[in-house]
Amino acid sequence: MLEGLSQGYGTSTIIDRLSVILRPGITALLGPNGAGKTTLLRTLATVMPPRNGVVSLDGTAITNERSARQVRDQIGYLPQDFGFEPQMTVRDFVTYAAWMRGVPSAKWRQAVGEALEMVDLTTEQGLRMRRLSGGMRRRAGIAWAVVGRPRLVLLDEPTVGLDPRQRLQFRKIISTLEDTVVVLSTHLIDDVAAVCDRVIVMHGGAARFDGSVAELEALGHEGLPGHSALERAYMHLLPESEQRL
Ligand SMILES: Nc1ncnc2c1ncn2[C@@H]1O[C@H](COP(=O)(O)OP(=O)(O)OP(=O)(O)O)[C@@H](O)[C@H]1O
Repeated sequence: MLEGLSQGYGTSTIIDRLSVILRPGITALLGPNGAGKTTLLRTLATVMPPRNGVVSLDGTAITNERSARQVRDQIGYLPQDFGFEPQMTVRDFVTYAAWMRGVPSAKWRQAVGEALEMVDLTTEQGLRMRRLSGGMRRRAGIAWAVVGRPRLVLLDEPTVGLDPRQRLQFRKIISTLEDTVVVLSTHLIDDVAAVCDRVIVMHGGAARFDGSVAELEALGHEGLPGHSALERAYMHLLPESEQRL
């Protein structure tokens, strides 16, 4: 839950008093480059302490490093450019995440096996990370984020660089997480339409829209640029000066 969250860098304010209650299901963050999607995900992931306002998870307000440490086990965060040790095998990479998330060692085997199966990398688990294609690497990243079944899964542009089949695979994986609070940022409106229960459109530090895909779609009207109702609705939410191509 976010209550009056403000966030920024130096003297610039990127998020201005944002309040959102996140629920189980898949929420997409949409918005132009620089809207603050990554900044919001990093704040939710407890990588950046809020400048103002409250971030809480299951009733625990994250006010300092101590409370952040208490909730981190329940958060799976996949940054857009996630790092890994190239020599690590896929299995070791995901096991490392299980260890970091506080999964007891006796449960690693099962938790890692489940995560690898979910992303269809069971056969490739012995391969070194450096040998994976971009799509396989991203699936390994998703396994990293979901291993141990954290309550909150945060994915920053998880479908960037995936080919159409891999994007369909991603949608299949993500739709199995309906009991988890999943927040993902994306520029791909097709992905939003296919898998997201809720959309938050960010612009100018605020949520310009927060609702279902159908509600967003209803905002699109003829006369705006776009090849689908969702694209037109997205354009409708931008300031007038940005609505023309
Ligand atoms: N470490 C940083 N220091 C200073 N400014 C930053 C930093 N990281 C991001 N910013 C600025 O904050 C603003 C929001 O960036 P952010 O990456 O959160 O946007 P975004 O919505 O994720 O963009 P994109 O769609 O391009 O990924 C941008 O103006 C960016 O230049």
